[in-house]
Parts: sequence; structure tokens; C-alpha cells
Amino acid sequence: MQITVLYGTESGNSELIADDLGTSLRAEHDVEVSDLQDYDPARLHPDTLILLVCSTHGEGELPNTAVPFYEAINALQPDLTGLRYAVFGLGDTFYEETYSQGSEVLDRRLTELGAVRIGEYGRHDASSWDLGSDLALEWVPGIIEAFEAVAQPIH
Ligand SMILES: Cc1cc2nc3c(=O)[nH]c(=O)nc-3n(C[C@H](O)[C@H](O)[C@H](O)COP(=O)(O)O)c2cc1C
Repeated sequence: MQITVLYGTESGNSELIADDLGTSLRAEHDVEVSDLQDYDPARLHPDTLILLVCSTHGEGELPNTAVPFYEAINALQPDLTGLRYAVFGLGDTFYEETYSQGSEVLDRRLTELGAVRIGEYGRHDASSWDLGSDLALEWVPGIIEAFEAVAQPIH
């Protein structure tokens, strides 16, 4: 399976999680890990599962490295029909009302452009004792299963 892990970050937590997901998934899959700011949205393709790992900054806003990608998809308005993606959002419940909303900005836009989010919406709360990578590695098998369930028609 082809998987692209895209991360949006300011202080590196999302990058660390994305790298750990990449390392784990490479045992069985063809995996690319990229910062959202280095990724050309024209490359989004239905054959490739997108795993989005994205934090929250400002007041429920996107982190810096996610902004160019967000602006590019707003400008290009690509038809993302058939694209499947999953989201692992980072945030901090200290921020209460804007908890984990950064990734939700991208999630909404991808859905509006025709892509479909699969599986559980993963979350990491920086105020918890959990390690983000541990939660993400527990979260990802369900995502792979959901992708395969749709990718392989029953005969
Ligand atoms: C200045 C600043 C603003 C933040 N604003 C929010 C917020 O509005 N909502 C939230 O859930 N988390 C917020 N966070 C918490 C970050 O999303 C969290 O620490 C995350 O793990 C950072 O991941 P990153 O290193 O990949 O950017 C904020 C953090 C900072 C430093």
C-alpha cells in the first residue's frame, strides 16, 4: 500500500510522530513522510492513503508549516474525489475551546474538496501524560484496516 504521512508543525511534535509512523509503516508499506510546506497538493492521488498529523497554534489555528498547503488547496481547488485520508490532531486541553482545532481546519477543507476521512479521528493532548507517538501507533492499524476495507472489493 502507498501511504503518505504529511505533518504540520511549529515546534516539532507532529514531525516526530509522523517520523515514528513512517518508521513503523515502512515494514509493510511504501511510505513517504513530508512536511506539508514541502508537499505539492497536485500530488494527492486516490491510490495513496494520506495520514495527516497536524498541531494547533494561535487560537485554534493551523501551525506555520501547514499554511502554504492550506493556501495552495484554497487557490487550486483540486477535485479530491476518491482521496481517502485520516487525521491525527495535536493540541492541548489547556486551550479548552480551541482544543485540537488546527487539524480540523484542514480536515474541513479536504472534505469540502471531495476527499473522505476514514477511521477514527486521532488526538493527542499535550496536557496528558500520553506520548503522542504511542497513541499514533495504536491509532494507525485501524486506519489501515479501514482503507483496505474500501480498497479491496469483496468478490
Ligand atoms: C503559542 C501556542 C498556541 C497554541 N494554541 C493551541 C490551541 O489553540 N489549541 C490547542 O489545542 N493547542 C494549542 N497549542 C498546543 C500545541 O498544539 C501542542 O503543544 C502541540 O503538541 C504542538 O505540536 P507541534 O510541535 O507539532 O506544533 C498551542 C501551543 C502554543 C505554543
